[in-house]
Amino acid sequence: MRFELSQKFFFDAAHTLHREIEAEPSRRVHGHTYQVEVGIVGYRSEETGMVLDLGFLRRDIAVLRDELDHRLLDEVKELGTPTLENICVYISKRLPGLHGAASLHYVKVWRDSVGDSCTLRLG
Ligand SMILES: Nc1nc2c(c(=O)[nH]1)N=C([C@H](O)[C@H](O)COP(=O)(O)OP(=O)(O)OP(=O)(O)O)CN2
Ligand SMILES: [Zn+2]
Repeated sequence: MRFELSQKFFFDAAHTLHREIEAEPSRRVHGHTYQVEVGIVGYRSEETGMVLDLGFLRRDIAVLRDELDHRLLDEVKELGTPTLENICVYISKRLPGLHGAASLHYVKVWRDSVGDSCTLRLG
């Protein structure tokens, strides 16, 4: 049996974005609350009854969250242009070595205030 588990978190951050439309407000430094959900898949250990103790995932998330929360995303190394797409990629690269039989399945980033979202599916 293959299981899917998920964990949500959020971070608050500022950014600028150069766009062809709605250009002026996006170009100025402004902030968003970014909601994130990461999904993992894997097989349950008979010994523990778990695919992965979610405490390990939350520990890894806490490290990467600190790299994004209350930051100017334009300045975060290796993120690139601070779009939803690039934030998904960044988060996926920060959660590479999940423990045991689990692997990263998807990263979803969304902003309730704007009503948009982006999902990166892996594997
Ligand atoms: N493919 C993508 N398209 C767009 C992205 C993106 O990440 N990927 N991002 C944006 C804007 O950031 C988004 O629309 C929000 O617009 P913004 O000017 O940043 O803020 P708003 O004033 O619209 O939202 P508030 O949070 O209400 O201030 C566009 N396209
Ligand atoms: Zn924005």
